[in-house]
Amino acid sequence: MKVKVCGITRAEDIAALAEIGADYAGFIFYPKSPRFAGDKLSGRTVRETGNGKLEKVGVFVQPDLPTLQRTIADYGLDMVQLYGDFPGEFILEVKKSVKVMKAVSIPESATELPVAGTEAFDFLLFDTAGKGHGGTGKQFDWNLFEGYASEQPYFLAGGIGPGDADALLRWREPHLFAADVNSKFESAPGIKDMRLVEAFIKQIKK
Ligand SMILES: O=C(O)c1ccccc1NCC(=O)[C@H](O)[C@H](O)COP(=O)(O)O
Repeated sequence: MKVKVCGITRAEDIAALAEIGADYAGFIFYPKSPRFAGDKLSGRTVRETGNGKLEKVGVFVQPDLPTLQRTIADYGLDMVQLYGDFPGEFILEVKKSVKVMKAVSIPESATELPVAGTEAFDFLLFDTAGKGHGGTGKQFDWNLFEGYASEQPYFLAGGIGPGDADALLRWREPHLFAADVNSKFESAPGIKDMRLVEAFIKQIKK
């Protein structure tokens, strides 16, 4: 299983993630997030850090196409994670340069996973719904994956913590592609505790 560590705001954390075997580093380009990377990391720093060992994912909330394309080029992104609603032409245009992942926000009251109409995306990312879109630190009901009704691989996000590695290793649904971790591995928003991240990656990949 792959591991994505989201909400990176420091160059040293990008370098550390590459060394400890993370697969994806996530950078939040949503100015209202306490993990907003746009004013903390330059495009050049993100492009040139990580030894080519990491895929870099930009996280956006309802971006416009020119801003998205400019950020992809400036930061050398490999994939974008999109929150919001997007017409088919928008997705096709973005897919010309990077992989596109749709964030699907799951409210507490959900009785099923809303996967209809998401076929154009390369990946889905299931995350817990909340006021700030992501980084809630809360898990949604994982039982909703029983009878998963899509062929698309997915990232699982939302409140995954250091103690959840065993549950993920026991996960039986075959489309689970990656675990996405964030706030449960921080000492403060945007500041990752790399000892916790390293221990988690070792467990997941043992
Ligand atoms: O983390 C944020 O602040 C954030 C804000 C707006 C949109 C997305 C955001 N995070 C995206 C992620 O991929 C997180 O890893 C995911 O939401 C899980 O976070 P957590 O529940 O803290 O593990």
